[in-house]
Amino acid sequence: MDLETLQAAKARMAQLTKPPRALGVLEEVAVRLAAIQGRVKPELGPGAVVVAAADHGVVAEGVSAYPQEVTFQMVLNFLRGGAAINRFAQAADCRVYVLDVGVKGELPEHPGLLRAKVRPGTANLAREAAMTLEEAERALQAGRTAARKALSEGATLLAAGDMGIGNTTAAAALSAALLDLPPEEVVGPGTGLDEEGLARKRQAVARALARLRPGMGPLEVAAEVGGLELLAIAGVYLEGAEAGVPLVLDGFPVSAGFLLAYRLKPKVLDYAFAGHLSREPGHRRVLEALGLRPLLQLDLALGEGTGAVLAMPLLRAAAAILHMATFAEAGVSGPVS
Ligand SMILES: Cc1cc2ncn([C@H]3O[C@H](COP(=O)(O)O)[C@@H](O)[C@H]3O)c2cc1C
Ligand SMILES: O=C(O)c1cccnc1
Repeated sequence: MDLETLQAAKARMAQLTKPPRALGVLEEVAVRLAAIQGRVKPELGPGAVVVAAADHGVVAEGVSAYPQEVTFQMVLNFLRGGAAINRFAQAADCRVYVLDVGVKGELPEHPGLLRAKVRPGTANLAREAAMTLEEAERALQAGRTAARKALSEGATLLAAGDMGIGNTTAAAALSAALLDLPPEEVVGPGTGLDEEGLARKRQAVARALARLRPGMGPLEVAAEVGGLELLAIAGVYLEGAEAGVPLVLDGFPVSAGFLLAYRLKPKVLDYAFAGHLSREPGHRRVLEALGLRPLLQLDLALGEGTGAVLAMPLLRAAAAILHMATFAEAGVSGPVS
């Protein structure tokens, strides 16, 4: 973040051939992109999304509308290009990296698969620690390594995606713990739970929260509640911020992972843009706590990075605003008085 460039970009914005603030929120996005890149005329090329995948022991509590094996099956679907994230990424000049940090089952060798399985799924967070602190650190490192690869292969903006049946329960526990909120405020239907399922999910989160002790650090909290992919997501964003690229957030699990990154290193927030607002109720709480305004609100509730990738063309358009002509350059008259 370069504050001098921020001021210079704001000054240029005031000279561009449009009434003041006519491009609304995109104007703020544009000047922030300028500050991140340290140039008054920012430019964004290809994007990357690291879709981190892992399983969750908490599915034993009946907290998802889908069976655990969908995680494994969806990873295969990502590798074959058949998932929503693949189609959206193609439309948005974005490359998809699939990262296995904890999927149950042996995934086949595939050039598109980054293999970094820490363990085959977490323990059941409602009953015991989801993982050890050392496993949490390894999952976070795996996210960092994946981000480094994406950046070395040309990514100019970076998003994370999530795949893991049961992960809206882990995301709820993590965000409730980090924001000091009761389970009711962050637990939602996820893939489509009914009322009874929601009660079980709230109970599972409450039991995890009851094990937390005052004074635990963010990484210890994350090891307690999981999940492995949420830690990897935190790693993706930490690495991206260190590389100085704009970061795009997705829905609830990804934003919970980002919240962890923020607690570990508040500077990541300077680089962050909220791609969208998910239908999952906890997502709003996380974005509000971070002070991020979502660019899109499309009633998505999928994850995988879909909402982040959909916002990438919007970020490129925002960067392009600062390449517009000024009133002086274009010979256009300014306001009457
Ligand atoms: C076919 C399918 C594709 C998905 N892609 C992402 N998710 C999303 O749904 C899951 C979280 O919801 P819950 O906590 O209710 O299990 C995660 O895997 C998330 O990535 C999917 C879910 C399904 C069923
Ligand atoms: O907000 C999300 O990204 C989300 C919502 C439901 C299920 N999976 C992800």
